[in-house]
Amino acid sequence: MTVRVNQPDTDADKELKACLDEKPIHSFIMTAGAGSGKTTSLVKALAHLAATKGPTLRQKGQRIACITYTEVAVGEIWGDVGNAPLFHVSTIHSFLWNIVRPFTNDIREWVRGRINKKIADAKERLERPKTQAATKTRLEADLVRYTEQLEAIKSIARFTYGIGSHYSEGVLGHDDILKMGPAMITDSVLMRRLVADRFPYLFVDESQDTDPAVVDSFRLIARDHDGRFCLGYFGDPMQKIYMTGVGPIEIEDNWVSITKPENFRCPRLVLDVVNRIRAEGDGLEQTRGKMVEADGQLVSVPGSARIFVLPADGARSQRLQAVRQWLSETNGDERWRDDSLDGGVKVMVLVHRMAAQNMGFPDIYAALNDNGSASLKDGLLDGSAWVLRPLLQYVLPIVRASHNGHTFAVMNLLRATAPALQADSIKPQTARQALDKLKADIDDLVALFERPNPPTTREVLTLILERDLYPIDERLKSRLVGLPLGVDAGEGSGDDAAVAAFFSCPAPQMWAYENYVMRLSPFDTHQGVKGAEFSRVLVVLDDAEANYTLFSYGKYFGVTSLSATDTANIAEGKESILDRTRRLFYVCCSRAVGDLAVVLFVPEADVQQAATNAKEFFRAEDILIAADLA
Ligand SMILES: Nc1ncnc2c1ncn2[C@@H]1O[C@H](COP(=O)(O)OP(=O)(O)OP(=O)(O)O)[C@@H](O)[C@H]1O
Repeated sequence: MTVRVNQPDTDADKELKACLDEKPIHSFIMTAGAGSGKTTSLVKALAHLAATKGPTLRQKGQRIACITYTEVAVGEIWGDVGNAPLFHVSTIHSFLWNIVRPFTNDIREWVRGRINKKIADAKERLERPKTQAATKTRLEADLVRYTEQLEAIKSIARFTYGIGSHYSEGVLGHDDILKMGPAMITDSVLMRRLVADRFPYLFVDESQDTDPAVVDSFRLIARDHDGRFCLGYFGDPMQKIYMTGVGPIEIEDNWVSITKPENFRCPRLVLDVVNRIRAEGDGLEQTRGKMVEADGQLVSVPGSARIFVLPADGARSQRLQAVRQWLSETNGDERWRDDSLDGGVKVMVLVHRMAAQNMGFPDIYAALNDNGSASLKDGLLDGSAWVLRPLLQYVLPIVRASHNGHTFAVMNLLRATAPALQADSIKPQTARQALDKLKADIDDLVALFERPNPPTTREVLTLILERDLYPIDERLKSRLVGLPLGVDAGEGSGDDAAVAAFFSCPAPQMWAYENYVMRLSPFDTHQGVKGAEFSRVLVVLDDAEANYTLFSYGKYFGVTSLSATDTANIAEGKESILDRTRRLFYVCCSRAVGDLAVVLFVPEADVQQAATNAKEFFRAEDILIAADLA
């Protein structure tokens, strides 16, 4: 076990331990603000259970499950708990798949239901008078394929979980698992018993971003197995950053509610800002702040927290440089000037479009964000969207490896994915030919990327589909084969408009997009910084490139008028643009372990007003305008 577990126990940690020691056991929710040590409490709870219940659990073949949001977070928790086999640490997808995978017939039934639903939807769209002729042709082709799928799934001996859905071959995709897992748990008493038997303790970190269907299904397990199953959520509704997340979790009568009042991460001045941002939300105010030991005493660290209100003009980059220069001189800290990737400053852009613009994938961003469903939008932010996966997981790695002459890596990728090289299709007598063909195909793929006029993503995907280089997801296949370009988004066509726009994007923009999702840039966005902390944080707020319907800093800082919809949402107590903007702002500002600098770009005419309104969050002496930087 590493450092997290060695942090001193807080009152909340003691309360949680007491809750875990109780017999019969109870479920609980730990809700607390940023930097309060929720993940630390989770890791300590795991260690406590290992010490107190480990031998009994092992004897019964039971394990403690811990679900967290990303593979990176999974790795961190594994690091903390020392990879002990008593724990099952995973993302929600692998947890759900792990549970349902042995139930082939139930999976088959679920898949059958899905296909039937698609058939019903396609028929309904075919009957609409406004459906275009080209879309009808595709829908008819889809119906034929769905019928074939219904036939094919009858003989699948074992379903697998793959990159994208391929029902005919028994492959379920990422999104299927997230729908099927909760559905099977909800529909089956047996499945609920199985989870409670195998994992009497089930903890979920970052619970605010968990899918509501998952939360509901886990609640049923807790109800059925009260007293012998402990469900534990660790989260903060104010840090919900995915549109699809549940936010606050409703507590049941017999669950224990635990909170942590402290913030251990942010220095005093940063904590003041963080508390003021939150004051307008749920009003939670955190105490303590970061402390260090000096002469055997714990002393508070002041840190710094400033806002620079600057004109949103053509000189934004130079203005940002000037801010860094000023901070470097005023704080006596050279590293504020270092803008290299591993430099000391974390630059957070709250608006992804700005990152997309700066990093070189504006069309891909606009295509999927402006037209896509909530899940496509979320998938764009972390690379999990089904339209992106073949390019990210196959095309880019293989083109890169081939271009660099890494034959071994190319072969490995082909072996893992090329349908022609899978065990059930390869025959010794034709293996050589199959390999030669694949080699020629990959050369063509590389040549496509090197063409002077860049290929579109559609051209690239069509090549891999036609040459059968990779098992293209059904949804993508259907659109590649039949989607007319420039589909009418108003047709109620799901993600058709987003995919059509994506198909006309230049494929080389995917290189820039890959850098973005792999965080190979000093720029980062709120999703990327979830759960993390940095010494110097520079938060850039810029509405000029923002998606106005979701976030607006102009509105948040009181210089842009609210729309009629905004006012209506606020009046009805619905989630408003101000709530979403506040949460993003909160997540970003609360990452600072040392210095926080916020740069707010607004139209020149609004600078004074925005600077005045910033007093709501920052001390007057910490609010600066362009003249202060000269
Ligand atoms: N009891 C403690 N005493 C001192 N420092 C602590 C304690 N608990 C946590 N910390 C430190 O506080 C910081 C935040 O902890 P952690 O990441 O667990 O918080 P969190 O609540 O999960 O944060 P967030 O919600 O912002 O992602 C870390 O640097 C951690 O080492």
